[in-house]
Amino acid sequence: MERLLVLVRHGQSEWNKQNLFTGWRDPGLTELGVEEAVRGGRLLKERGLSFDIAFTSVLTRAQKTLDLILGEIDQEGLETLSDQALNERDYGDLAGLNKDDARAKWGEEQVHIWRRSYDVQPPGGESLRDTVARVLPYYIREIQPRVMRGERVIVSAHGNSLRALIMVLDGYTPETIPSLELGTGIPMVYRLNADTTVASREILED
Ligand SMILES: O=C(O)[C@@H](CO)OP(=O)(O)O
Repeated sequence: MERLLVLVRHGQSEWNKQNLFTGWRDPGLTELGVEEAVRGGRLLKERGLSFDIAFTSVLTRAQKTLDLILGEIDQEGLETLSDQALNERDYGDLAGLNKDDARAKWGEEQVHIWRRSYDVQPPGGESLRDTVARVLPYYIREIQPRVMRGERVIVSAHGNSLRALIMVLDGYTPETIPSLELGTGIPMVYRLNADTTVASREILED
């Protein structure tokens, strides 16, 4: 039985382009972000991949990316479940600040710790550990059972909510997860074993 799970980070957003901490704020895609999503869809189409259900967050950039992908693979209107469990990590008081301004104010190292450490919370926001604590139960409850039943699943979400999920799927540790960076609009194709572990992972790039 095919146990297919495709993960994709949204295309470039207006705030990615402007180098702003985004978190739960809701900017749209840039022109490049639209192109990235379309390219991601084309790569899926070239592999002949199609889906039975889609999951996304409640944020526009992930939903729009999904719509563009579904358009490319001729699956507009596919059943889609949107849940804030898949939202980006909440950046708290940093949301809306420029990342270079933050480095000037708090120092390179502190900002890196806020952005990439496992368990340090940015002021008023979530650590990656907090993000894992909401993404993982949702995955186990809503997504994984469908994959196990043979439904082909695509998830369009965010840099850090997907890092949280991939940490668990691929066995990253608090020490190794800081080095994981996800490209925008690049589909990651997972196939799972019957015991829910990862059988294979392929990153689709031009
Ligand atoms: O601003 C954000 O919400 C995220 C994703 O773009 O940024 P970072 O890569 O710094 O975690």
